[in-house]
Amino acid sequence: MKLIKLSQPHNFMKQDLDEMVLALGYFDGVHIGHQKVILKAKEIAKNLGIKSAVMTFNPHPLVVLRNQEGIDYITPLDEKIRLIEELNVDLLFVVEFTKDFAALLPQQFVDDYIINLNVKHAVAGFDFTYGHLGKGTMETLPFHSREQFFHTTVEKQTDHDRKISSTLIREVIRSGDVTYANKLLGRPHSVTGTVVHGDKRGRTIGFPTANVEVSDVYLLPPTGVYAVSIIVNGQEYEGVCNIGYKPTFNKEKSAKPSIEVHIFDFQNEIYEEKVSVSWFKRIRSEQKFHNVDELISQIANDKVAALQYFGKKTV
Ligand SMILES: Cc1cc2nc3c(=O)[nH]c(=O)nc-3n(C[C@H](O)[C@H](O)[C@H](O)COP(=O)(O)O)c2cc1C
Ligand SMILES: Nc1ncnc2c1ncn2[C@@H]1O[C@H](COP(=O)(O)OP(=O)(O)O)[C@@H](O)[C@H]1O
Repeated sequence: MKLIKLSQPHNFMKQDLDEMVLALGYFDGVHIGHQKVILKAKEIAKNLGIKSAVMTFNPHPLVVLRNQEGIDYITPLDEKIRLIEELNVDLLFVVEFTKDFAALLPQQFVDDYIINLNVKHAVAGFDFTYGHLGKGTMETLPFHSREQFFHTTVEKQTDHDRKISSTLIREVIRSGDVTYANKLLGRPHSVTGTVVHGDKRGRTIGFPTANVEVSDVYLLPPTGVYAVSIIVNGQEYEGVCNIGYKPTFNKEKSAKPSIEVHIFDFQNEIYEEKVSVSWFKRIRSEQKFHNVDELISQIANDKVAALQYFGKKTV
């Protein structure tokens, strides 16, 4: 996949690029609704015998237009790029979302970011908007197209009558129902980070834990214990994870929760390794225990619960 970063103004002209079918969207989460849009573009491209492309925007419009700092991404940009690449599209445009870009009139957006990129067919979801104040919609697209390209609108995808959207999935992850979030994403929700040193207490209580430090932009499930998998050095292991503040030991809440994974059937030293943690099922809330022995026996129960979730015999 070829990656092209665009910022306003860009100077691509039609003749600089091959003809293509373009899927447009913000695509945070690359969920099953997004996948449908991207796969539709691929299908049309295949039928026409031309390139398939995706256009996405970064950062989130709210960061730029409402100066929101704390926007949490289901998939930060590098993760989004990786997932789109896995869908085997030929080309990905990442458009820098700036105030200048947001100020483009709908016709200017269509001229510069669709027609001038040699797009022959545009695909987007039913509620895609473009141009200043999102005034351009899938209804106005034929008028702005100057008959230079066709378009396909992907209808609303729902689950239990609710629109499958990044907003819904954020809500579901925040509620802790990672199992349902995974269904809507079409894959497990994951975070990628680095194994850092902790208090070295884990090994003394019989449950060493890899402390995974992730970038602040990730949307994390709420504090608590989860059945997880973790990819270390390209290999996937199952485990049980606590996200939280370890109130049994810590009087003060740290600035951000720690993510600690006890990996099953694993003994290696993995400090500084890059790992990805996937959330499968919430087991319980984090608790403050009266003593370490109570914590240890609860962690043993958590381990059984996670093993049972993964379908392993526990006796
Ligand atoms: C499955 C699991 C569940 C945990 N649950 C709690 C909990 O409810 N309350 C708590 O204070 N700490 C909990 N912990 C965190 C432990 O206190 C922590 O792993 C231990 O202190 C080791 O920390 P260290 O890796 O920094 O050495 C849990 C850890 C694991 C692996
Ligand atoms: N089964 C395991 N699960 C997680 N980490 C393990 C495991 N076995 C060994 N380790 C290693 O031990 C470290 C965790 O030990 P721990 O005493 O909890 O130390 P720390 O407080 O630094 O996390 C991990 O970062 C990893 O390098």
